[in-house]
Amino acid sequence: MEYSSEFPTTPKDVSLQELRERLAEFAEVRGWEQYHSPRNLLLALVGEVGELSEIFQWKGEVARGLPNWSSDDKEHLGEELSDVLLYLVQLADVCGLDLGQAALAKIVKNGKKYPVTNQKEN
Ligand SMILES: Nc1ccn([C@H]2C[C@H](O)[C@@H](COP(=O)(O)OP(=O)(O)OP(=O)(O)O)O2)c(=O)n1
Repeated sequence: MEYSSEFPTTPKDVSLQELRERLAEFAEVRGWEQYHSPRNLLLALVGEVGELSEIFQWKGEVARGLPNWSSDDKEHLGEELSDVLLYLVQLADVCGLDLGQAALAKIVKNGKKYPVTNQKEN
């Protein structure tokens, strides 16, 4: 499948499948598959979670929607969140797991574990 390397000009839904395919192609054309073992991808993922945490470090509590953040700070946050997501998608892929199906199944399981009680205490 051919992909444009350009950022899409109009917002669109992005599927985990599309990310998985683009990442697999990205690694393949660079000969990086040999490095993308489950353990290496997990370590890369944890490293990116650390970089994501640094953005919030020492800021104190942050309001939802990040109303006081600059556009540069928000762009940086988007990049670090993306790094985490992209390594997570690759990790699931090399483990042979369908991450979307697993996540949906986990949401169903969570719903059974934490039934709605009409009390907003959780
Ligand atoms: N072997 C690799 C190396 C990188 N990437 C991709 C996944 C991440 O989205 C991004 C990570 O790139 P960097 O390691 O350069 O990390 P940063 O983008 O966070 O740069 P820096 O650490 O300089 O802030 O590139 C990848 O898929 N496989």
